[in-house]
Amino acid sequence: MANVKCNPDLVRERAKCSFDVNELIHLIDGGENATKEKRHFEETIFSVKELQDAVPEEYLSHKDRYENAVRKATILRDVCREYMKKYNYKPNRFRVGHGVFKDVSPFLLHDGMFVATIIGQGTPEQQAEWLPKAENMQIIGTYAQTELGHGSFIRGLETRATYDPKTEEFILNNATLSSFKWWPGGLGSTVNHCIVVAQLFINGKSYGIQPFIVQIRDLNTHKPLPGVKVGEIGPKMGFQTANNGFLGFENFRIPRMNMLMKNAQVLKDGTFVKGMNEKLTYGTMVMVRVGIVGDCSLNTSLAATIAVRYSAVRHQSKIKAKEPEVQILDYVTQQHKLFIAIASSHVFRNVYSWLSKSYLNVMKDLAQGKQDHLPELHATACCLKAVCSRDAGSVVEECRLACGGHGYMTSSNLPLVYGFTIATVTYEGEQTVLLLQTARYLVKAWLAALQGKVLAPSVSYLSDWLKNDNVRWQNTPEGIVKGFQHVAAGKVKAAYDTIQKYIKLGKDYEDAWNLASVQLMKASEAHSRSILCEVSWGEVIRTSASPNLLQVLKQLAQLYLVYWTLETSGDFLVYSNISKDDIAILREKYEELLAAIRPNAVGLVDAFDLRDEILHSTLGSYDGRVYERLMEEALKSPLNQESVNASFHKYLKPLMEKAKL
Ligand SMILES: CC/C=C\C/C=C\C/C=C\C/C=C\C/C=C\CCCC(=O)SCCNC(=O)CCNC(=O)[C@H](O)C(C)(C)COP(=O)(O)OP(=O)(O)OC[C@H]1O[C@@H](n2cnc3c(N)ncnc32)[C@H](O)[C@@H]1OP(=O)(O)O
Ligand SMILES: Cc1cc2nc3c(=O)[nH]c(=O)nc-3n(C[C@H](O)[C@H](O)[C@H](O)COP(=O)(O)OP(=O)(O)OC[C@H]3O[C@@H](n4cnc5c(N)ncnc54)[C@H](O)[C@@H]3O)c2cc1C
Repeated sequence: MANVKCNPDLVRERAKCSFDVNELIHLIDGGENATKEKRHFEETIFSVKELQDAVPEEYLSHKDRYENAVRKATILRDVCREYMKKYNYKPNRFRVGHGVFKDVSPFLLHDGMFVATIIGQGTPEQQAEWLPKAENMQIIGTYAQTELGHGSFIRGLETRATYDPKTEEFILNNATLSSFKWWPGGLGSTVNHCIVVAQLFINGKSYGIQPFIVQIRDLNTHKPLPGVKVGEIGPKMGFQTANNGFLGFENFRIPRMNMLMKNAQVLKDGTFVKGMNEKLTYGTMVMVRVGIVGDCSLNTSLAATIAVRYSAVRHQSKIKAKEPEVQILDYVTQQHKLFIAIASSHVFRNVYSWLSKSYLNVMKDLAQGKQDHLPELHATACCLKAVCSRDAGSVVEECRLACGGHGYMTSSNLPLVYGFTIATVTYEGEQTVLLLQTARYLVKAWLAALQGKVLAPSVSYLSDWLKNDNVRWQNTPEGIVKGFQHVAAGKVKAAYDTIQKYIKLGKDYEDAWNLASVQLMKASEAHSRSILCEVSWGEVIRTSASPNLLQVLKQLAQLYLVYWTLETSGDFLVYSNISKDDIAILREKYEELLAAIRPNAVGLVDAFDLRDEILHSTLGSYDGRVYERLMEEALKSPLNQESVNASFHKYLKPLMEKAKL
């Protein structure tokens, strides 16, 4: 990239960077070799001619866009397969996917959840049967759980799988419209198999929801099998190429061994054998929630790169009347909008890495029959997924707004990035619903703390707070982290006390919970923020990096801490010993941090190492040819391929002529 002819502002910005950008790239990737491998892989993908679009996707019809996405998905699959064979390298398909599809792959759910569920929920025999076929795309699948009537409350799903011991089959039925599966990615017209989550019935008795692997289309003709009604759900805010679909069954029979039986089992005679923990059926969701925290980091870095580079190139208005127009990046308000995006991407990455380690540890434990840490993992993944996805959505939107009118152009790519980022707030567990899951755990932990029990590490601050809730405020990163824990503990206590108050007033527990649920949700958010702050600060101070880079990483981590303290200063004034003077000191510190980060802003987004093909943005490309690219892209509009459009003769001219009469 170094030889590309760049906009002079970007050249100046890069020259003043105080740290080695390559060092940060390697740190993010996990080593110099990992960067080399990643770049070689991406170079290979983006030099495949067939993966490049002749016409910008935006101008294609819904149908053509889908077909083009499937075409590219199959080519990408082949290229990746060859690449993996040749180099023994497992690529990050999600990252290049943004470049290839601009939106998302119609195989997203195949890779993200279908294969993962076979691994997580299938017995070794079932894995041996389906995994090789799924991994090499002999069969293509999705994860069909959500229905028209129920997405959050999965115990309420209506799709039925009734066991017939005579034929040793399950009979699938969707008797009501609300029971139709609705949303699964790839279901519309891509997949031939699904994981169907359905209510198991044996001899008229319900045994809760279970996962079934179901073939829905003929492998040769792709026609829906008899008894299957399947289709696409239509256009959405984003995710246009994900091919989300609907599905219903009428007396559709599948063999007994198509119930994934790693946890619970149905024997030939219809005996139901309970698993170690019925919630293990929800395992794929936990894995994907963890993965979404990592996605939030990537999505935020895409928006930050576009908006920061654009803000370095764009000049508008003056700070001093007699001086030239300034780069908009010099406005401190602009820095306030953008630097939190850079900082958040690093925080999400660090927290993702921490959370995925916990996930893998719990999976190891479960394999040995130990489930003690599962509730903590579920609670932590729920609140982090909820808060990171919502933060990422807000940050991306702020980056879009920070690009003014041009941020509204599709060619900036910010609208598309926003579309797939905010989808994460809803899918894989709606944010409020997940925060309330964590609140259940926090209330239990609070009760345990009151009883003097030892708490799990992520909530042990509740016991510390009970022992001493009057800790002196300290304007240091460690002091701020403690402060966040105080806020979280204070909010958990307040929510718990509110529940007790309503119970004393005669409410039953469930109504008391609902009445206190705004406080419970806020307590859960505060708990999440305290984890984000503690983990990310801890990761940064343990990082081994050169002094220059470490200084910048600390500035970003502190910016995150101070930003959120100021954003939630009301909570700090209520639940910690912070004073008004401390808040004034933090405001000053925040301004210092913005100024310190300013010279490194472009270097920091360069270090996300997002190729132009992945950014796919007129505003964010490495060379900063913003206005040239905006014009080049505009000229690709079909309306610019003719000097007079037919609508002139058909409508405009008659209108004007009518006006003359
Ligand atoms: C290392 C890993 C790294 C990487 C991952 C790689 C890749 C992933 C990246 C990208 C992903 C790819 C594709 C993404 C694109 C699109 C995907 C979109 C797919 C979907 O949206 S699928 C549908 C998702 N649906 C949901 O999430 C539904 C949300 N609802 C629920 O989960 C549940 O209904 C509920 C939890 C809200 C409530 O369930 P319930 O009614 O049965 O439970 P209760 O409220 O009564 O609680 C009972 C009890 O159980 C505990 N519990 C609940 N869930 C779990 C769980 N998952 N694990 C453990 N324990 C759980 C709960 O805490 C309660 O305990 P308590 O002790 O009684 O309090
Ligand atoms: C882009 C996209 C892709 C998706 N892909 C898939 C897929 O591949 N497979 C699949 O199975 N599903 C998929 N989904 C579905 C997704 O998982 C659900 O939409 C999601 O879990 C939310 O459920 P819901 O739509 O029923 O929302 P609802 O639960 O109806 O939420 C509506 C409102 O009700 C509130 N609410 C609901 N329950 C409670 C409660 N207990 N307490 C307080 N408030 C509550 C919510 O907070 C929210 O404000 C996808 C969704 C999207 C948007």
